[in-house]
Amino acid sequence: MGNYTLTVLPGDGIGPEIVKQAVQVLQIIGERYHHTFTFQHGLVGVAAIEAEGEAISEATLALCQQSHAILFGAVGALPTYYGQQPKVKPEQALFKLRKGLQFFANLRPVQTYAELLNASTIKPEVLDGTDLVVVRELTGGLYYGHLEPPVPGKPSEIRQTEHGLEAIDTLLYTEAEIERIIRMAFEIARGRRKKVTSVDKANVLSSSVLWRRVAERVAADYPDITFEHLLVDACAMHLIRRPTAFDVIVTENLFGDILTDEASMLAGSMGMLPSASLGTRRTEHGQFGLYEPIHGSAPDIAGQDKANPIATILSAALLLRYSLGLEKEAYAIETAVSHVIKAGYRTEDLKEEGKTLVGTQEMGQRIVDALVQLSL
Ligand SMILES: NC(=O)C1=CN([C@@H]2O[C@H](COP(=O)(O)OP(=O)(O)OC[C@H]3O[C@@H](n4cnc5c(N)ncnc54)[C@H](O)[C@@H]3O)[C@@H](O)[C@H]2O)C=CC1
Ligand SMILES: CC(C)CC(=O)C(=O)O
Ligand SMILES: [Mg+2]
Repeated sequence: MGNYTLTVLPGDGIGPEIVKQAVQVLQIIGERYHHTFTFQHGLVGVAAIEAEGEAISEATLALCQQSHAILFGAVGALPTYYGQQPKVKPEQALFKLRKGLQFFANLRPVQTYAELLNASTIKPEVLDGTDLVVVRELTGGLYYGHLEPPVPGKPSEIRQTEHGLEAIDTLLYTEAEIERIIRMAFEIARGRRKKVTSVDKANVLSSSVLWRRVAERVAADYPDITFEHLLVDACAMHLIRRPTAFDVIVTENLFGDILTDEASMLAGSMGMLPSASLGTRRTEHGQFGLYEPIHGSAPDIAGQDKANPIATILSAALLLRYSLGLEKEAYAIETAVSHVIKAGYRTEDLKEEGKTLVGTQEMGQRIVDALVQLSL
């Protein structure tokens, strides 16, 4: 019954293939639930660099600003591109979107499906019942190098010295940046199983010492929530050893990036994990947000109809839930995905004997068909 404008940024590699399937799913949702979705497409990544000279243009950013939410595929070039220290990296599109639109919180839910327990490389009895969310800080830390004058040089660069080349990256977090993400994690935990694990490297990094101090202070405001600290290296191990022990994990940008690629193996594949990036801005329908799978442009399988579109389709479900306030519709997509998995359809990343191997397009179509048959 509503009218919604969505900005669609397919990007590079498998991006266009998986986003096409998610848009198709949204169109069916529109038809079934009588909503009008207006999709406005923009260029990001390599395609934008080639056409417009930058990874995302001001015009595309403006398009995003004017919409209710953004659906993003992936950006990234072939590996050979990066060794050349290119002037413009396709990934800058993400940094501009995340920082420019102040999406400081990246929510990455990780759930196992009973039918996929055997598809993982980890023992089914370890995985069974996993249901956690990583709350990753998204606009600070190493990805946004920072130096105050008079420190010479740039915050992130490779430079020539008299002893040869050297490289620098800088990691800065303010107390306010840490506090808002920790607070968000506690609020999320209140609606879940009431446990927060804060992950840092406080035995080494000053930024982590501050992180831990702020986390302690915020935790005191939430006596109803069980709270613990873990060092990131130990957390990487515990995630595989006892994933069901986690509820909400909150951590800084780089740690969250790495831990969630690891956590994707709990669900069986990178192609299964969606994400929502949120800030404080609201639209008339909900929180303004950016929705994307956690994986990248997967150049190794691009254009071959092999990519799993489920992470992007589940990201579209998060978009409906958080940005448009359409819970019933979000749940319908999640249910349709479950049905298709139960029915035994698998893309190559989850290939298993006795299951039906399908391509990207057929997986998308099966989910659309399941949606049409749902009586919700
Ligand atoms: N949000 C984004 O746009 C991200 C972009 N990247 C960029 O993507 C490019 C490739 O990076 P990689 O390290 O190869 O990471 P990747 O996430 O693109 O791929 C890692 C592995 O997972 C597989 N994979 C990823 N998504 C899949 C899917 N939906 N279905 C089936 N298999 C899937 C790939 O085939 C590959 O073997 C790089 O340029 C990187 O910077 C990486 C991560 C996030
Ligand atoms: C491509 C990177 C900038 C980011 C990344 O790997 C991610 O957000 O998961
Ligand atoms: Mg990543």
